[in-house]
Amino acid sequence: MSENNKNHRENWKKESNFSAQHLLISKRLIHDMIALAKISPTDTVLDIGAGTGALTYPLAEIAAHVLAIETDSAFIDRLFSKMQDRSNIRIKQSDFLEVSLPRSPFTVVANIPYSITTPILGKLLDHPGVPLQRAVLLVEKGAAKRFTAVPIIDPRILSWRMQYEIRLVRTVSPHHFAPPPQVDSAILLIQRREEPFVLTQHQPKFTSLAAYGLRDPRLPLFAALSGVFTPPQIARLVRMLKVNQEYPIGRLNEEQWGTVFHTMLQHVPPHRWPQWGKSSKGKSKRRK
Ligand SMILES: C[S@@+](CC[C@H](N)C(=O)[O-])C[C@H]1O[C@@H](n2cnc3c(N)ncnc32)[C@H](O)[C@@H]1O
Repeated sequence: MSENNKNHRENWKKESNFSAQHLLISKRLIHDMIALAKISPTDTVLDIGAGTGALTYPLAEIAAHVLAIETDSAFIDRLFSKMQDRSNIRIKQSDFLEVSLPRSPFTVVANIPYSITTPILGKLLDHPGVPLQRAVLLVEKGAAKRFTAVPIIDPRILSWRMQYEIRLVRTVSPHHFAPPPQVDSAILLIQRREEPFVLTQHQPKFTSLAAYGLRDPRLPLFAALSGVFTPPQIARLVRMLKVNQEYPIGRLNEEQWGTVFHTMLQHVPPHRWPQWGKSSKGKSKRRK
């Protein structure tokens, strides 16, 4: 056991009362998740909610470093006892939402606690400066459908999908876990786009535009964007998007949103851009 791990073990003796500890018992599923993650021997991998290490130990056989994060003291003890001389595993007893993420590129492979799925994704995906390369996650099937839905009507999920491709790989039935959960699960694959639709440094501006534009996803484009673009600009924009002015803004895909955003950056003066915090209420500065 490394000194670092010993210290963590001693420093974190608080008990947790997290429920929903549905442990993975399917070797096939573990194998498939790790294969999807395309881990190379130089990679750092995070296992969020490591439990008793169903993913942690197989990951450590391939990756350079594995950081296993777990809140439950009993599981922490079992993780340490199974660790033996594996020096490339670091076990951390902590709430994942409180840990500092690696500053260099990393991958996540995890059967996460479903009760905090959106906060976990938010921590990984809200700030594209976080160097997440790929994540293979077991999530509740309903959540997987929400993150991959078409059309995209949730501005936060749209912002994630401008940077990351998010795919529901397949449904996973409850019998892959002990105890079995009451819901179906799904493998969610999150892959950083080689060419994101929005550059990292522009992401906050895009998030404001998305929140403003999607304040009512049923609005036709001309109405949804009338506070940002002039009527002639909207006429040109819809030609570029290959839709008409009546097209509901909530039906635009990621690429079309990229076009809307870059048109705004190029042709609309900054004081007309929707501003974070005002956008969702439709309070962005409007043209007179
Ligand atoms: C669905 S179980 C998965 C366990 C293990 N990875 C497996 O597949 O067998 C989720 C795990 O997350 C842990 N957990 C719950 N909330 C957590 C949090 N905020 N941060 C880190 N781990 C958490 C639970 O104690 C539980 O062990």
